[in-house]
Amino acid sequence: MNETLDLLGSRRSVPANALAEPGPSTDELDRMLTLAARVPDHGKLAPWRFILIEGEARAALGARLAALLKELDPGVAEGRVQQQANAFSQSALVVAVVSCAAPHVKIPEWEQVLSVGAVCMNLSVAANALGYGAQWVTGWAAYEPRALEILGLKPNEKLAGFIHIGTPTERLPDRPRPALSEIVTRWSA
Ligand SMILES: Cc1cc2nc3c(=O)[nH]c(=O)nc-3n(C[C@H](O)[C@H](O)[C@H](O)COP(=O)(O)O)c2cc1C
Repeated sequence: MNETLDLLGSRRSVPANALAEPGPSTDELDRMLTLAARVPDHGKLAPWRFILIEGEARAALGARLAALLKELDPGVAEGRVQQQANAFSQSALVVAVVSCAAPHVKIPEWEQVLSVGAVCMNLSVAANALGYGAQWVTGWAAYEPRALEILGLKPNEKLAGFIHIGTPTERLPDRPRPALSEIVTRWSA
């Protein structure tokens, strides 16, 4: 139990460009994804799915999105295009977490969205527990319909985030956390 508390109390995101090889083995990845999918899910709808971006697919997706970026904004700086081309190759593995949340007769869509967020966080914690680092990022592509089409999302789906995973080459110092006094109130009648 203390290991869990230690992990929750010390975990920090590692920047995506500091998540080098080696990435998780196939067994480790299966375990991470199994743990990620073990979240509260009102109505047992499983309103989420994963798209793995690994190996050569990382550079290929980066190149497709870099080309799209240039098409959408012909004046974009070349450095920005190059940064996009490298966005996935800089991490050992990227897991796109897809939200399939949709209107439902009983379960509010908002609750399905919350469940997707829990999946992203579980994935990050599981990656850390297995000795890897992780960062949850979105960026412009997460909100650009044509980028989502390239990624393989259906029109009703949304991207909750790209979870970059790998072996940390650097660790950031902790950052200030909100004081409980600022985020906690006690309800009273
Ligand atoms: C939905 C979501 C999207 C995010 N997108 C980005 C992003 O595009 N770029 C980025 O640098 N950080 C992004 N972040 C923030 C990082 O994941 C993370 O909060 C930050 O690096 C510090 O986190 P830590 O407190 O876990 O170390 C996003 C966070 C969330 C929850």
